[in-house]
Formats: sequence, C-alpha cells, structure tokens
Amino acid sequence: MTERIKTIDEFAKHVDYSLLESLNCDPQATQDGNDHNPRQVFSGHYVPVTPTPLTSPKYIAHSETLFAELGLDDSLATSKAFTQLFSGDMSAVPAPMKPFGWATGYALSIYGTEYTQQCPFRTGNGYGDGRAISIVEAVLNGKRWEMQLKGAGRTPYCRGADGRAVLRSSVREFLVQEHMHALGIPTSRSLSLFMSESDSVDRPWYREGSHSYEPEVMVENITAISTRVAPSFLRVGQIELFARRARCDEHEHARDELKAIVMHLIEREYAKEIDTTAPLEEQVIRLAELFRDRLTNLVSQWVRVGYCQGNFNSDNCAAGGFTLDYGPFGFCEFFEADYQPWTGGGRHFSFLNQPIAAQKNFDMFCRSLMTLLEENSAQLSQLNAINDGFSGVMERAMESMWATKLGLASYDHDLLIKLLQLMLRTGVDYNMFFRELSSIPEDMASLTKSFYYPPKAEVMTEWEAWLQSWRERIEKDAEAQGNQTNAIATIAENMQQANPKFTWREWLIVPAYKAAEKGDFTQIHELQNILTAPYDEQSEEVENKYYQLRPLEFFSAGGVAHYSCSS
Ligand SMILES: Nc1ncnc2c1ncn2[C@@H]1O[C@H](COP(=O)(O)OP(=O)(O)OP(=O)(O)O)[C@@H](O)[C@H]1O
Ligand SMILES: [Mg+2]
Repeated sequence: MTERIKTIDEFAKHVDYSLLESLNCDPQATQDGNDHNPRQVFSGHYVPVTPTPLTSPKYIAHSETLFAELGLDDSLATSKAFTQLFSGDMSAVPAPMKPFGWATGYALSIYGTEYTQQCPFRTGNGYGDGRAISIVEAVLNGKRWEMQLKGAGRTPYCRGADGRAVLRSSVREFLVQEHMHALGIPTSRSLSLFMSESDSVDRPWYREGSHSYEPEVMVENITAISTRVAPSFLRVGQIELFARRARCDEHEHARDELKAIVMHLIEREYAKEIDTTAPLEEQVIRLAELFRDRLTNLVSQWVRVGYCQGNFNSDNCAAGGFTLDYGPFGFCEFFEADYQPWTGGGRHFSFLNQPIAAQKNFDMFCRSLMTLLEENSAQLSQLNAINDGFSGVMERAMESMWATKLGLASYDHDLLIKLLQLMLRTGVDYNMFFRELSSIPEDMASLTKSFYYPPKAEVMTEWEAWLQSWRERIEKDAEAQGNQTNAIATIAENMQQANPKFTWREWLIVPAYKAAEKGDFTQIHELQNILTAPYDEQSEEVENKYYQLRPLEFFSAGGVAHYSCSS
C-alpha cells in the first residue's frame, strides 16, 4: 500500500489545473482573485476568487472514509497547513497551487421555467457560486477531484450577501453527504469542517421551542466552512447559462463557450462512458442518455431512503447526476407523499413529486443541448426522443426501486399502492416501517413499532390482509428459487440492504449543532459513526437513542420539522 499523504506540500504534488485551464477565464477578472463585489460576468466559464478566511478557525471534523479514499492521512486534517487552507486562507499554499480559487456562474430554472430576476442585475450575469469557491483540482489515487469551500466569503456572484455559511447548515451538509454516500446514493462528499471562534453572521431563524412556520427573529450564528469534494460541481444551470447566451448570440464566443462547457462536462463526469474522439453531436446524444439514466436512478434512490432535496432547481441539479446542495433537505419520518421540509419549496419539490421535478431539470438540460444541435435535424429528433422518454425511464427506475424495497422479484403495482394508502391512513414512520418489514414478519406485531398512533380495528384488519398477500408473493418468489427457507433469509438480507436502519432524524441532529456552537463536537463525531453505517445493526444504546419515532413535540417545530433558511 502506498503511503498516505501527510502534508500539504505532498498534497500539492497531486494538484492538476489542466482541465480548468482548458476553459475560458472571465476576461474582465482580476488576475489575483481579489474580486468580492457583486458584478456582471458576461463571458468566460470561471472567475478567479480568493476565499475570505475564517478568523480563528477551529477544527470540527473530517471524513475518515473520504480521507482513506483520497489517500490522505488522518493526521493531515488537524495540521496547521490543512487548517489554514481549508478554513479559507490560500495565502501560503505551496506551488504549483495558486493562491486563489475560482467561482462559476450558472443560470437558474425553477421547475422548468427560466429565471433571471434572482440576479441583482436582472440579466443572469450576476448569478452563480455566491459563497462556494473551488480551491483545487487534484488527482488522488488515480481519480480526479475538485475541492470546493462552502461559506468562504463573497464572490462576484454573491448578490450583496455575505458569502458565509452558518455552523448549523455546514454541520448538516457535512454530515449528510457522508450519510448519503454510506446509503449508496451518488453525492458530493465531505472532506472537512472548520468553524470560526469569533466570526458570526445574522440569519432569520426560530425562537427556542417555536412552532411558527416562518422564522420570527434574526439570530446571530457562528460561521463555518465545509469543504465538499466531487468529480466536478457542474450543474444543469451552468450548461443552461451558456446555452441561453449562445441561443441569442450574446457575444461572439457564446457558442464556443457552450461547446466547451459541454465537452468539459463529458470529460469530467462521463469520460469512461463517452468516446471523446467521436463527433460532438454523437457525444451530446450519448450524454443526454447517460444523464437521464443517472438522474432517474438518483431520484429513485432518494425515494428509497426517504430523502427530499427540497429545492431541486436546475442550479441545484448536478450535471454528473449526483446529489448536490444540501440546504433545505430533509428525510421523511412520518410518511407523507408531499413531505417538504423547506418552507419556500412548495409541493412541486416535495417528496414523491421529485421524479417530476427531475424531469423538469432534464428538460432544461436537453433544451440547452439542443442549442448545439440546431443544424442537425436527425440528431435533434434523437435528443427529443430521449427527452420524451424520461418519464418512462423514470417510472421503470421507481418500479425497480419499489420492488427491491419490498423484496420482490418484480414490481407489483397493486401491492405497492395498497401499502402506500395504508401507510398514509395510519401515520407511519417511513424508514422504520420498511426496516421492520425487512425481517419478513409473520404478523403485524413488529411493524406497529413504526406507527405513530394505533390504527382503528378495521384498518388493522386491512394491514393484516396486506401483510398476508405480501408474504404470499415473497414465498412464491422464494419457491421459484428452490430452497424456500434459505431464499427467504436471502430476501430478508437484501431488504435490509435496501432499507436502512439508521437515517437522518432532524431532531437528533439539532442538539449536535447546538453543542458545536458551544465548542462540543462529541455528538457530531457520534453521528458521523452512526450515519456512516446506516444498514448495520448497531449497539443497543445507539438503537435506543436513534432508532426512534419522532417525539410529538418536534412535529411542526420550527427549525426541526421545517426550516425557512438553509444558509
Ligand atoms: N450567504 C450567501 N452569500 C452569498 N451567496 C449566497 C449566500 N447564500 C446563498 N447564496 C447564493 O444563492 C444562490 C441560491 O442559494 P442555494 O441555497 O441554492 O445554494 P447554496 O446552498 O448557497 O449553494 P450550493 O448550491 O452551492 O450548495 C446560490 O447561487 C448561492 O451561491
Ligand atoms: Mg444551491
């Protein structure tokens, strides 16, 4: 085994800017990255920006799993040079690293409608990474990664805001990215988390114990910087930005810039599957097909674990097909089809509407690619067909996910619909129910553990009937495989790999970030351990604390059941 990287000097040897440099830098940018006021960026793919360091940075946590994958030694995380760099101070980085990072512009579509009014100039030229700054690209253990600080201060896209992320949202994003990875769901990853011991910013939030829907007060919050890592941070919105410009010939390089960003996306996210020597049009068609596969699979996996992204705009939809931007997300505990933790999110981004929200983003993606194919009608119709096929592919992904979740060899529509209706009528904890079902119980006794209140006798009779018909299907599937007892045990094992035991429960996260505000990180570390082994049976102590229904007092509690501000 090769030695793990122990210093930033060694780390710097793995840095590689070549792909970034194949893109266009904003011609109006300063060359030193001192570019922190809102302004319009008319062209180019990125803007050099220096992060604004946290004052008195304090180490909170790093991901041991990701460190191992990247070949980084755990001791590096608490070293002085690492702390300095990943809390936003690039002034002392060793060559060939540059003392500045970069931010990128992107466009915004909400549920399939293009917007520019969120940009302070109303043109879309001032919208993009307002507080996310990539600081490096590196090839580690044979794989290329981009590292991005979130909350590292203002960029030209900051829209007049402070460029900061508060400790609460940073802890949430840091923990959940590794949780999602452990759940087997494609995601940006967490490298490290630092907080400031002195800086704070104000954010609207809830009073202690509040049941208000909207926040009532401005609260002073400690700032933090989390570093996330992904093959790229390219978003659907980014492709859209360049397509919008190309479509109306906004400047002489607009078409070339669109072409370059699409080629860049292929290189960064699809290089293994797409032959980059093929004609561009062919690559574009393949790209659409592959992204459709990834996106439909992603969203079906979200539903598998009860995840709701909350704000699935095109600018929060990674073009590499993984989960990105954990702001107003939540995990469904009490099952509701339209579960939505973000007060600004609306039903269109709610839990079981996510397949449609994804389709809207995919449509924007295809519309952007069309701009590249305008002269080629055969390929345009191919792209249209791929776009039109989205709902079918999505449906199959969902059906296959539900079949796996229910331990069935094939999807059974009637069985699923009946189950969902019963769950809705009863008031069931989504993940606990499916986990209990994974033991393939003979009767309802263990399943009622996941019920928030006892159902009426007639509903209970329906439950029993459902359980029997489900078990009959399982037994039939098992019979088809020969030895029935062994086959049932295997089905149960597979179900336990599809239905996690320990998932995100917001009311158990809140105390962890509150303790962190007081300098106590033990709960964050404990959660790191628990949430990165979500399918395992853990100790009795962990079970008693974390495998629990949401207590009544947290229903409709501001900042727990819902939140208005994610930043
Ligand atoms: N405090 C802030 N300062 C500057 N820009 C901000 C701030 N908060 C959000 N933004 C910007 O507002 C836009 C919408 O915010 P949104 O909550 O979707 O993203 P985010 O959580 O900041 O970032 P990301 O999508 O990179 O995870 C983004 O372009 C984001 O960069
Ligand atoms: Mg965002």
